[in-house]
Amino acid sequence: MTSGRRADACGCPASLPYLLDSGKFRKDRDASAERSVTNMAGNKLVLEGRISIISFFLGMGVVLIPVITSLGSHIGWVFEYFSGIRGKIAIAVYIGVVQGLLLIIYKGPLHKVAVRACFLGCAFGCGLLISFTETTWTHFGWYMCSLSFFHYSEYLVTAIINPRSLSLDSFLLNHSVEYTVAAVSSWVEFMVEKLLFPELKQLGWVSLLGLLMVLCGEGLRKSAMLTAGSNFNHVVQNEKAQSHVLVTSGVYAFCRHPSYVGWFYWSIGTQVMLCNPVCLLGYTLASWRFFRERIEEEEISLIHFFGENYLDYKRKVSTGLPFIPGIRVQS
Ligand SMILES: C[S@@+](CC[C@H](N)C(=O)[O-])C[C@H]1O[C@@H](n2cnc3c(N)ncnc32)[C@H](O)[C@@H]1O
Repeated sequence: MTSGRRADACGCPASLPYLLDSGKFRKDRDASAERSVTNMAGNKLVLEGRISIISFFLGMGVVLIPVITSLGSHIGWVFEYFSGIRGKIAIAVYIGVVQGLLLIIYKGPLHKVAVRACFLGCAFGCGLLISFTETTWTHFGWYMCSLSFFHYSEYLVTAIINPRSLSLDSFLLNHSVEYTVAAVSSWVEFMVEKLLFPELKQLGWVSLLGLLMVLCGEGLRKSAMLTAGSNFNHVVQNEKAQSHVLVTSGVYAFCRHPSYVGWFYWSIGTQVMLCNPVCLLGYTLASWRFFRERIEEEEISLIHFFGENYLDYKRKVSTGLPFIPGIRVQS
C-alpha cells in the first residue's frame, strides 16, 4: 500500500474518504492489488474493475426499454403496453430488477462497487434517453451523461492504472460536502431558471460549447491519469513511494497539472452546458481557488520527492491553469 496520505484531490481531510472503506473491503482490495501486480504487466483488469464494467453496462441497459417500446408500435400490442407512463414504470422496474440481481450475485464490498457502478450506468442511460427525446430537457440529459461518466471513469481508470489505491472513494462520489453542495446548487439553479426564464435554457450554441469543454476536459484528465499510471493517486501523497517516478512526458510535457486543468474546464463546462450563469461564476472562482491551493501543496511534496529534477521541470513547463504559477521557490 502507498503511504503518506494527506488530502484527496478535492481537498478532503485524509480520514474522510476512508469512511466508506471497511476493513474487510481493504483486505479484499489488498488481495486484489496483489493479483493486479501481475495484472498490470499483463494488462488484466482487477476483479473490482471488471465487476464495475458489467454493472455499469447492466445499469445502462435502461436505454433498451424505450427502444423496445418504440419497436412496439410496429410490432404489436405487447410492446405498446410499455409506452407512456407504463414505459416509465418499466424503467423503474428494470432498475429494481437489476439492483436485485446484483444483490444476489455480489456480496459485501463487491456489491458496494456493483451498486455504485450500476447506479452511474442507469444515470448515464437515462441521460442518453433524455438527450435523444425531443423535449426542453436535452441539455440536462447531456449533463447527466457527463456527470455519471466522469464518476464512473474515475473508478475504472484507477482500477487500470493504480489498483493498489482503488477503493469505493475512487468513484469520487463522497469526497466533500462542498462538492455535493455545488452539484445540488447547479440542479436547483437549472430548475428555477427553467421555470422563470425558459428561453435561457434553450441557448443551443452555449450548451454545445459547454459540451465541448466537458469532452476536452474529460479527455485531458483521463489522458493525464493514463500517462502518470501508478504515480497518479486521488489522495495526494506526502511520502514518496519507492516506485514513484517523476512524469514529464505525454500531456505532462504541455502542463504540470493536466488532470487538474482537465477537471477545471470539465467542471465549468458543465455549468456552461446547463446555461447556469450563477453557478458558472461560483464554479469558476471556487475551483480556481481550490486548484491554486492544491497545486502549491502538491508541489511542496514533489520538490521534496524529486528535488532539482522537479525544479527544472517547473522552470520549463507551466501549471496549465490561468494565473496559477504554482509554489514559488527562491533561487
Ligand atoms: C490527483 S494526482 C494529480 C496529478 C497532477 N497534479 C495533475 O494534475 O495531473 C496527485 C498525485 O500525483 C502526483 N504527481 C503530480 N505531478 C506528478 C508528476 N509530474 N510526476 C509524478 N507524480 C506526480 C503527486 O505526488 C500526487 O500524489
